[in-house]
Amino acid sequence: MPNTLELLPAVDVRDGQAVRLVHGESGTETSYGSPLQAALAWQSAGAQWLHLVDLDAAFGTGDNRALVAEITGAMDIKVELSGGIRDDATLAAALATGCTRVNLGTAALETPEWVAKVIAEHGEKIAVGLDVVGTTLKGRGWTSEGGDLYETLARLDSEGCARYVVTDIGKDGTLTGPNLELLRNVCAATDRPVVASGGVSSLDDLRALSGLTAEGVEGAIVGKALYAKAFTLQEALEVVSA
Ligand SMILES: O=C(O)c1ccccc1NCC(=O)[C@H](O)[C@H](O)COP(=O)(O)O
Repeated sequence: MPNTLELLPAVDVRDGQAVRLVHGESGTETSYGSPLQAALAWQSAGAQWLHLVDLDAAFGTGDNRALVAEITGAMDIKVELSGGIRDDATLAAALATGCTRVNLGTAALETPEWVAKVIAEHGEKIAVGLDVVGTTLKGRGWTSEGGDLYETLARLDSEGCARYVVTDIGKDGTLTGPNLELLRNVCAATDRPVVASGGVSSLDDLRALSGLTAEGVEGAIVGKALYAKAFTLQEALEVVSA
């Protein structure tokens, strides 16, 4: 596992626009313009990864698949695709973009047999998003209940899941810092790498997450802090490589 924290700037797409939500709630959007321009800006600033979310597909309010494919195709960097990937057709469309990996959420809770099958077929190309309130998982754009975090983690581990993207929904889009305790607990419960998501607000938060790489935190998704200009991506990259 690398010692340097990977940074994944986020581009969340709703109705063709780059947006940020608060607690992942539909209707709380702040718009930041063209998602392609945002993705290109993170790439130019030195990002090695892009975390690209189709929020309409996640919420079931349509999709931005053509735009997501266009953005992914325009990137020279690694892309993690998330949002609404729940069956063979949506997985095939996501993988056909040339993305590095996909992040499955709801499907891991509602169609576990299908997820076990695609983990076996695609290995490292599949991550599972564990989106929680307390230790209760949420699916369908974070609106439906999906069982216990640690039971699901044990099941996915036994099925060979390669990595997890862990989000404390209460922190997401709030600029209140990541839930370090949750991340430590998840790392203690699995030997798979963990990507931390939600709440990063400062360079000190990134220093704190860097301090968890030995425990298993491989990367951090950063959204609102970059759009709100709490720090630049270059500053963030310097901090994690120090
Ligand atoms: O990733 C999803 O599928 C998703 C579904 C529904 C609502 C939100 C979703 N993702 C949001 C993100 O991945 C955020 O970009 C990320 O947690 C960054 O959060 P923050 O740094 O707090 O803005």
